[in-house]
Formats: sequence, structure tokens, C-alpha cells
Amino acid sequence: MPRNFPLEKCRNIGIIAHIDAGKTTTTERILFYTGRTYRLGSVDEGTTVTDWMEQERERGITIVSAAVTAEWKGYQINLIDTPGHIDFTAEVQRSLRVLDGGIVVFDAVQGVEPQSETVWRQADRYNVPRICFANKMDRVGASFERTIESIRQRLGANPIPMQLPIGSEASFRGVIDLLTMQAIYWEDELGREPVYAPIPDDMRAQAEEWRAAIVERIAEFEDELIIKYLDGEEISVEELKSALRKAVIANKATPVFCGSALRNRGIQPLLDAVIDYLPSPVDIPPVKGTDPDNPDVIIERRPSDDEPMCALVFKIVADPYVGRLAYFRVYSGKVTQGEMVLNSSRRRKERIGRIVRMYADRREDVSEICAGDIGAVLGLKETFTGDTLCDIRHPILLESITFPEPVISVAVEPKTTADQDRMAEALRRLAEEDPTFKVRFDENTGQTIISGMGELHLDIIVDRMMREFRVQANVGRPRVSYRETISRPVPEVNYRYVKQTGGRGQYGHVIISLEPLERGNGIKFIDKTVGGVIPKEYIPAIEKGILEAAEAGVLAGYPVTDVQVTLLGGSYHEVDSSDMAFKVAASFAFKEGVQRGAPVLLEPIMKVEVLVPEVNLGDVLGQLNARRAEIQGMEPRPGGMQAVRALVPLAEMFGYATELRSATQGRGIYTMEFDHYAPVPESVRVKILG
Ligand SMILES: Nc1nc2c(ncn2[C@@H]2O[C@H](COP(=O)(O)OP(=O)(O)OP(=O)(O)O)[C@@H](O)[C@H]2O)c(=O)[nH]1
Repeated sequence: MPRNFPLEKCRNIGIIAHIDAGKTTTTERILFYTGRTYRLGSVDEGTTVTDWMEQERERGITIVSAAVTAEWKGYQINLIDTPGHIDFTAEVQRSLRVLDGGIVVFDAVQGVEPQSETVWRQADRYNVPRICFANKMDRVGASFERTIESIRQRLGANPIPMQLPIGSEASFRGVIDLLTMQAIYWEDELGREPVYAPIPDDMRAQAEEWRAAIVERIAEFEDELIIKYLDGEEISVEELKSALRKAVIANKATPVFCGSALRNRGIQPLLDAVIDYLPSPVDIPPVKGTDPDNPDVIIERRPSDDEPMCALVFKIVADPYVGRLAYFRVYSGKVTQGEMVLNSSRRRKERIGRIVRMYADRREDVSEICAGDIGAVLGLKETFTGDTLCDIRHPILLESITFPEPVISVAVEPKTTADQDRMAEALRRLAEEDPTFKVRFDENTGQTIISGMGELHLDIIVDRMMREFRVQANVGRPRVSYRETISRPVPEVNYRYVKQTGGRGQYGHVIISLEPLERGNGIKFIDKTVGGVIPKEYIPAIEKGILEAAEAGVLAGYPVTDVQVTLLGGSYHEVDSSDMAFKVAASFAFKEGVQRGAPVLLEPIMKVEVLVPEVNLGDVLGQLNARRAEIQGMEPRPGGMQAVRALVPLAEMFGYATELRSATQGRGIYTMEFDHYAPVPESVRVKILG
């Protein structure tokens, strides 16, 4: 089957923005103008296409990134929705991993806000080329120039204004395209057909001045153009676009556009810009992976249909209509319906079931998804977020998506026994969709503990549990999710599990070593046994025993993390050995190892940024110090404000919002993001462990 669109005409993009900048409205307008939505929804009425989950509508927050396919001027655009709330940075990260370019939406009244800074830095980390959209130009106090200035100053980016707004606030009518020097107006209510016209006389001088400035800056990206420029020769629009496209893809520049999504102004030129400046899958470097059997062998795959297939699963969704959907991006080759593939992350073969492509208003069955494209598959039971799917004959393991560890927990208790079963099922399903949400059972208290990235994150999960799965439950107070780890290596733990109770016995014997790992590595298991001292079939049970034992540590039952476990040897019995026996042996060996490895308690440390009026700086610093903060830096911000960056233990952040508000008469604001786990100081440890 031939591809519908050549690879160069595909764009995988995400709309990146912090909460309330207008991401949902912009996405919705894009879907409308690309012709797939039948009516314009409105966030405020709660009818948008991408926000299909009930409480998303109620809260007006986009939580789940859905991938939607649209078409614009002969190009295919896959829109990957990204959430804006800081609690969901894992969602942002997983989308950033599979998209090739982004539209960053700013509120033109607010400019760059602390949370836009966070998502911008994440996009930097993944090298995602970006264009910017200054939205809400119709609002009182909107300023295109100020927004650009804040992009330059606060983000340290190289913004290039591509337009000038015509009219401002309520009279915002259109834009001037500075490359083609045309005015673009939107006259009808829905802004369906932009009208191109000459630049108004009173703006000509300003437009010429702005154009001259950007032409020089764009020409600087290319030697040939700068020579032309210095010789006073005319540089064509095509030449400028091509030079700017290269600079955007190399992350050297960010073109900035403006408009009002709500008033349907400025969206079509933004779509043109997606095509003109954001990369296609062929413009980005080939994907890299490793040989699943040998992490030292690097394998590269080009984005071509003729290469062996490899794809990354970036999202699992329990779709209320069709069932468990796994969204994937194909990096090379084709994913074909009915084919057996290898899930190299889990060393398991799976058959590709129905493949669907999502449009705004429908889903369509397709027989294959080609390199560079995004689709969703039904029926993969053992595949999870971050897994690699590949050709069985050409195994490759792509780097998995790393998720931060959940930092906050609450206890949930079902109200009735009927709720008990429903709750277990609901939590299992929700945890499957969301890798930053964890469920565990605390044997000591008999409580079910759920953990996530922040209070809002857990609120939403509890809300879904009650609403979608109709579970009645009591919810406890949020608590910090501590971790346990070892602080010194344990070269050998020798554990033999033998039970002889008449008939068939139990025999499992393992020798393992434990080593502390850097923070953020979780539990790593390596099998170094040779010559079949333990038959291969028992190895997965050993790994499972270790992972299960790691769920509750030896100090206070918190999960154990950042430990490398190496299986060095052991022995087996022809008759008495079983998966069960090896699992038990491994689990006891691990617990003994942790005991001997000088275990320590770890606590989540948050990266906090506080924006505070100069006059209150002293008080706020005092409060932070009392909360065990490590101040990292301070910078002046416009409007007599100071930005304070600090690392603060999460345990100390409860109640901070109220304290900050009262110290600053409500003017101070802060954002908080998980940074790392660190050992708890002795004095605090005594308090926690008693
Ligand atoms: N005046 C004005 N309001 C806008 C514009 N675009 C969006 N809004 C409003 O701003 C609010 C937030 O818009 P959303 O589209 O929900 O923003 P979002 O970034 O998707 O926010 P979350 O989904 O909550 O992350 C809504 O009340 C919109 O109606 C605009 O161009 N002008």
C-alpha cells in the first residue's frame, strides 16, 4: 500500500503551553480549520474534541495527551496533545519524546510565566524545534512586543517576530505578514477565510522597519544570504524561509506569530508556519537504540519504510468505546495489522491487532502505519508505555521513556466490600494508563496507598475512580512518599530456600550482589550466571521476586530504589525447583542484602521557584530557610519582583501556599517540580522512623 503522504509532508507536533494560555482552544481551532471537526467547540462550554474526559471538561484541564491526525494544504499533521499543569510533567515529557516540533502558546497579556519556563526547558532537553504563538491578542493589556521580549529575556531564546498585529485588544483585527508584506484580516465570525490585503498606510513605516530587522537576522544564519544582504541585493521570501527553517530545526531561532484563538484569528498562518518551519521526520537525526542482548551495541534506524520496523509505545489509554489502546510512533519500517512483532522491552512476542488512526471526529481502521507516523493499536495486552516494538528478525531496544518517581501518597479505603473489588480493578486500570501513578498495599496498616506527582494529580485520579468506576472511598491526607536505598555495596548474599514437607519439596538457591546506583535509576537486575547453574526458565521468577521484595523496604516499608542487583550464581534441584521457590529465594536474598547494605531513607526534593515582591524578599527567604530550603539563586523580574530559585524537601512544602500568600498580601506565587531524591538528615529521620 503506498503512503498517503510522502515523509517530507508529515509533521508530528505538539502544542506546548502552561495552563490557561489557550492550548485547548488553539488545538480545537486547528482541528476546525483542517476540516475535521464539524462545529467549533468551546472550552468554556465544555465541548472540545480533545478533552473527552468528563472531569477534564469540568476542570478545563487537558490531562491526557491524545494524538489526532489532521491535514493542511497537502500535509499530514499529527497533533500530540500535551498537558500544561506542572503535576503532569511526565505527560509532557512522553509527548516531547515522540514529537518532532512544537507550537508554544503564550498568553500575550502575561508573557512568559514560571510554568511556561518549565515546559520550555523540557523542550530544550529533548531538542524540540519550536515556533511560538502569542495568543489572546484581543485581551486588555495584550502586547506582542512585550511577549517577544519576555521570550528573549526569560527563556534566553532567539525569538524572531514574523508578524505585526493590526489593532489591539478589542480592536485586534488581523496581522501583517512581515515576509510577504501583506495584511491578513479575518472578517467573518468563524474566521474561516482569511482576507489578504495591502498593509494599512499608517503601519507601513513600522512594518518596513521590523522587516528590515528580521531579514538581517535571518540572513545571518547563512553565509550566502549575508553576503547578498551586505551587497544590498534583494533576498527572496523563499530564500528567507529556507534559511529560517534550517535555523529553527537546528534550534537556533524561534519564529513568533500572534493571534486570538478564541476570536478565530491567526490560526491559518500558524498552520502555514508549522509546514514552513517545523521539521518532518526526515529532518531529524535517525533514531538510536541498542541490541536487546548487548547494551553496548548501538543500532541506528533511518525513517524509511524499507528499514526493519521499530516503534515506541508512548501512551496506553483505556478507551471507553474500543478498549485498551496503545499509541505508538513508528521510527522505521511499517507496523502492519495481523503481524507478529517483538516487544523487545519485555522480550515477548505480540500480534498487532486492529490499527486505528484518530481524527478529531472519528477513528478510522487502517491496515498499516508507516515510518514517521503515529497510530494506535488495539489488543496488545502485555505492552506498556515506553516499550519498543520491533521486527522479530531485527531486534532493537529504543531508550525507554523515563518517568519521575511519584512523590506524594494518600491512603484510600473502600467504603463497602463491594467497593473493595471495584477499587482494586479501577486502580489497576488507572495505573496502567499512567506510569507516574503507583498503587501499593501496606501490609502493616492494611491500607491501599496510591502515589503520584502532586496533590492535583492524585485528586484527579481519585475523582476518576469515583466517577468512572463508581467506587466509594475514604481518602486520607496526602503524605510524602519516602524511599529506601542502600549506602554501601554488598558483594555477596547467598540464600538457599529449601522446604521438605513430604511429597515434592521446594528448592531455590541464589547468590546475588547489591550495589548502590545513582539517584533515579530504580532497581536494575542483571543475570551474570553461566553454564546453566540456574536454568534460564527460572531467571524471570528471580527478577520478579526481587522487584516484589523492593516494593517494601526494611526501614519503614517504603519502596527500595536505586539498587543494582546482579545474579552471580546459585543451584537448582531437578525435581523440587520451581518458579515459586526461586522467587521466594530471590526475595529473601534481596531483603537480607538491603539489611546488610546500610539502608538509608530518601526524601523527594523539589525545585521551587517563588516570585515575590522586592519588599517581601527578606520574609520569604526567612520562611524558606525555616523549611530546610537550599537557595540556588535570585534574579530581578519586571514589576519590582524577585524570582527565588530553591531546592526544598517536599515534606516541608505542605501549607506553603498559605504562608506565602500572607507574607506577600497575595502577590507572591510559586511553582514546584520534583527534582531528585536525597537522604533524609538524621534529625528528621528520627522523627519519621520514631
Ligand atoms: N480573550 C481570549 N481568551 C482566550 C483565548 N484563547 C483562549 N482563551 C480563554 O482562555 C481560557 C483557557 O483556554 P484553554 O484553551 O482552556 O487553555 P489551555 O492552555 O488549554 O488550558 P488547560 O487545558 O487548562 O491546560 C479559556 O477560558 C478560553 O476561553 C483568546 O485568544 N482570547
